[in-house]
Amino acid sequence: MFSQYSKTLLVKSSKLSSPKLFTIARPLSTSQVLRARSKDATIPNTSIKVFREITALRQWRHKQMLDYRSVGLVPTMGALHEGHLSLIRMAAKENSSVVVSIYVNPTQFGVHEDLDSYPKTWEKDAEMLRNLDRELAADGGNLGKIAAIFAPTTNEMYPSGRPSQEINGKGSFITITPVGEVLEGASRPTFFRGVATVCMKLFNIVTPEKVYFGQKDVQQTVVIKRMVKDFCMDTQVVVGETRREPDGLALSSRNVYLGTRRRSVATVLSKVLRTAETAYVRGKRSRDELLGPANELARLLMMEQQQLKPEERVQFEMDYVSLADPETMQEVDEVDDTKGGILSGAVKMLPVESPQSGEDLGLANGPPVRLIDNIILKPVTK
Ligand SMILES: Nc1ncnc2c1ncn2[C@@H]1O[C@H](COP(=O)(O)OP(=O)(O)OP(=O)(O)O)[C@@H](O)[C@H]1O
Ligand SMILES: CC(C)(CO)[C@@H](O)C(=O)[O-]
Ligand code: BAL
Repeated sequence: MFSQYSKTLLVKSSKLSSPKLFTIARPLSTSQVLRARSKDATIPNTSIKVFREITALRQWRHKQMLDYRSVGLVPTMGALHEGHLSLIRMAAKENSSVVVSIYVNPTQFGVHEDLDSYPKTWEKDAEMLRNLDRELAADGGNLGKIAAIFAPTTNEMYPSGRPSQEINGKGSFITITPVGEVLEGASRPTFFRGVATVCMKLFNIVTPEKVYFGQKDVQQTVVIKRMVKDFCMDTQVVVGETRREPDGLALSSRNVYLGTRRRSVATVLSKVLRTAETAYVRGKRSRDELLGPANELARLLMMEQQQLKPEERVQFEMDYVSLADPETMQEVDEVDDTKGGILSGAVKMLPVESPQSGEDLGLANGPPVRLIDNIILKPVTK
C-alpha cells in the first residue's frame, strides 16, 4: 500500500539513529500524497504518466484544459494488441493528449464468465505503449501523444463498493435498452449494463473531447453512442475499424485462450460473415438471401470438423448470426439501401477433446472461448 507519509520522510526516518527525529514525520494530506504519486509514476523511459487515483488524474486533466490541450480517451481492459494500438494512433492524430484506460471491469462479466482468468499483461502493455510512444514521436503527422494511462483499482471505480454481477444485483447502474438487450446483451445479460456504467464513470473522470472504440465490438459502439446522446454527454464517439490477423481472425485479447488447434478453426465466424457480405455486394437484400448461405457454410464447417478424429477436431457452437439495423441493432428482414446494415455473430469454441501430451491448449488450459465479429454493410447511394 502507498504510505500516508511522504517518501522522503520515510527514507530519512529509516536511516535515523535518533527516534526523536522519527516523530518529526508528519502525515501528508490525501491530496499531497496523490500529487506526490502522480509526479513520480510514469512508464519507465517515457513521459507517459500512470494514474491510479481519480483525484490525481483530475488535477492533470484540469491542467490540460488550462493549457488548451484536447484530450482523447481510449478505454481498454489491457492485454493490448494491434487493435488497441490502432485506436491510440487515431486518438493521437486528433488530440493533444491521449489517455489510455486499462481496467478489467468486473461488473461487465457475468458470474460464470472469465473475470478471474482474463489476461493481465501489464509489463507487456507498458512495453507496447513505450514503443508506440516512440513511433508517434517520430511521425510528424500527429497532433499529440500518449500522455497518460489511467489504471484504477476497483475501490476507486466503485467507491460505494463493487456492485453484484448478478442480473438482479443492486447498485448504481447505467442501462441502455432495448439496444443493450439483444444479441450480445441476450447472451450476456449484465454485459452492457457493466460496460455503460464503467464508461459513464471513465467519461466523467477523464472528460475527454473524444472517445475511441473498436468496430470489433460493434454493439458496444452503438450502446455507447446512444448513452452519449441520451445523457447529453459532451464527447464525440469515434469508431476505429477492426484489425485482423492475416487469415481474417479479428484481433481480440481473448484469442490467447484458443491454443493452436482451435486457433486454426477460429476463422469460421469471419468466413460465415464474409459469405453474407458477398451476397450483399452482389445485390441481395433479403435476410434469407444474406443469412441463408452464411448459415449453410457454418453447418458445412461444423460437419467437416465432426468427421475428424476427436484428437484432431474442434467443436464449436454458433451462438447467433445476425442481420440488424445499424442504429438499433434490431433484426431486419431486408436491408434498407439508405441505412445499410450490420452483419454480426458470436461463436463459442469448445474446449478441445482428447488433448495430446504437450499440446498448446491456450491460456488457462483452453476454456470455452466466445468470439465475436461483424461486418458493416454500407448504405448504397443510387
Ligand atoms: N481487433 C480489433 N480492432 C480494433 N479495435 C479493437 C479490436 N479488438 C478490440 N478492439 C477495441 O479495443 C477496445 C478495448 O477492447 P478490449 O480491451 O476489450 O479488447 P478486446 O480484444 O476486445 O478484448 P476481448 O477479447 O475481451 O473482447 C474496445 O473499444 C474494442 O472494441
Ligand atoms: C469499453 C471497455 C473498456 C469497458 O470496460 C470494454 O468493454 C472493452 O474493452 O471493450
Ligand atoms: N471487448 C469487450 C469486453 C468484454 O468482452 O468483456
